[in-house]
Amino acid sequence: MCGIVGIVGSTPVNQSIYDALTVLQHRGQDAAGICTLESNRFRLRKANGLVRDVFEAKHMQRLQGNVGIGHVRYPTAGSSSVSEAQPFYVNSPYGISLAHNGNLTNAADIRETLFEQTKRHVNTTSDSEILLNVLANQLAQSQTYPISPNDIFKAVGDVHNIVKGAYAVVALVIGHGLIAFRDPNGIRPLCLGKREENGQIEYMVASESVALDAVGFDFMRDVSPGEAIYITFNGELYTQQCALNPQLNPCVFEFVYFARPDSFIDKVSVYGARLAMGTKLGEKIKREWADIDIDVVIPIPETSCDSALEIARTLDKPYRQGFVKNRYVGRTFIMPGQQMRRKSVRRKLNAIRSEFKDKNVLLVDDSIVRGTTSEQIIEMARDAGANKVYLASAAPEVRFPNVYGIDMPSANELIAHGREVDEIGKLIGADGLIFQDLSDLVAAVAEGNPDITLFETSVFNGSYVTGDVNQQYLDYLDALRNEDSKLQSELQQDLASLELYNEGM
Ligand SMILES: O=P(O)(O)OC[C@H]1O[C@H](OP(=O)(O)OP(=O)(O)O)[C@H](O)[C@@H]1O
Ligand SMILES: NC(=O)CC[C@H](N)C(=O)O
Ligand SMILES: [Mg+2]
Repeated sequence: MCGIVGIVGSTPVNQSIYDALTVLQHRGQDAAGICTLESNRFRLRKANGLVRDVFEAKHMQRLQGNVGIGHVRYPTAGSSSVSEAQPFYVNSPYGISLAHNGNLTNAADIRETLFEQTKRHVNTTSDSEILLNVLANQLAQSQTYPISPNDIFKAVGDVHNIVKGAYAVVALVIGHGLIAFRDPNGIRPLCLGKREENGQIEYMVASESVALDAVGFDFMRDVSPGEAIYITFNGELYTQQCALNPQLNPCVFEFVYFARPDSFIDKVSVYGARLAMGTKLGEKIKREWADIDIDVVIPIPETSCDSALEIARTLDKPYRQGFVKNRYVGRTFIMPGQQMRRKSVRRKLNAIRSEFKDKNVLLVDDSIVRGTTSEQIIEMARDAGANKVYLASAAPEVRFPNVYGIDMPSANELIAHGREVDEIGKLIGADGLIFQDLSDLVAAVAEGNPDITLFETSVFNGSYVTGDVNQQYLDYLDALRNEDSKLQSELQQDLASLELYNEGM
């Protein structure tokens, strides 16, 4: 999913950006980067790995400056090579550094026109580097220096007209300020906060409100779909709607899985949404499984815990933490490669036998995507002596690829693709399987903010809000990014050792 952060401060921002990235780590575990600006020079450190491993004391010391941006990466385009870690940098015009959460759906077309029309070369296979070059090219159209807030907003409006897909973006423009914007559908989250430091107002933008909490910024508001925020390095804040037909369609999967429960996205408490998902699924279980005898409700940690608690309450059954999570293993779903994901489930979760022995257990997960987790967990529950093993998913069947920043490019890799519930249940070895209805999932999230009338729900119903995704594009994406293709291209990347990036230290 990727997490982004940007701060315009009046004191050094390196530590605040680092701390913010650590609380956004759940959005991307593959690479991390920070770019600060000191005396008109960018300082950049990015590498593969977790935040705590990427930034050593020597890097932090060199990341000087009172403004900066940061990124944690979960690759959904290009490769996972270090050369595609973010922020990206381009030297003209002015010197721009950019970090992006989301995925462009017309990156390949733009790559061609960028070269033909502007002679801009994009050196990696990352869609984010393309986005940076589109922004740079539009900023270069302005004839005045320094460019005005209106010029900045005009450039962002042009970007909206050129790129398609999902994008929440932060960028630093030397000599000017920090720009942040969200795509016209608001698919990926972005919020704005401020704090007062020595009598001066400092601003921060971040993927999730939890990042503001962690470094002492007060939440101001969500960035609107299509809107751009421009904060000059003197601390002046300008905002403007830059899209012609903005319409909020936040990704519903953020609420199911990606975001942290203590975040608010588009005024919805992620925790509250997960509780409501549990209540609604609990009611469905009561309706449809009246004759099934359940002794205990057990979550599959960690994301499903909040929903499972509500399911147990609705069913009036005990809730037990029957699986212990190894806190040193990260999220398995966002690991690159199926082999690594498979191996990690058993390293991550272990059963407490007494909670399973001779019991009919209802396991709860937030979602079943490739089925990697559920298949192994059901086996573990049986090994631990369970009598019957039922499984409930707080999200509906994931049947369609995601093109907006979740790495599910291939329908064939999704366990529910082309399968009915019974068949999926058999494949993962469950005695019974039940999914949330899509209408209930949407209602559960919308309870938190009834003003949201539309959600991006393509993985459940195949309806893509940007209107440009057809079967031809999905076939192209599948061929490009299915497991086999990714393995091949990663191998080639290794051989080429394409480590051309401006580390600056
Ligand atoms: O069907 P799958 O392909 O296995 O994907 C779904 C699983 O992956 C995620 O867990 P993950 O381990 O990533 O993170 P968590 O600890 O936040 O639950 C999610 O919560 C499900 O458990
Ligand atoms: N998950 C994301 O937001 C990824 C951002 C970008 N598409 C990349 O692959 O680096
Ligand atoms: Mg999980």
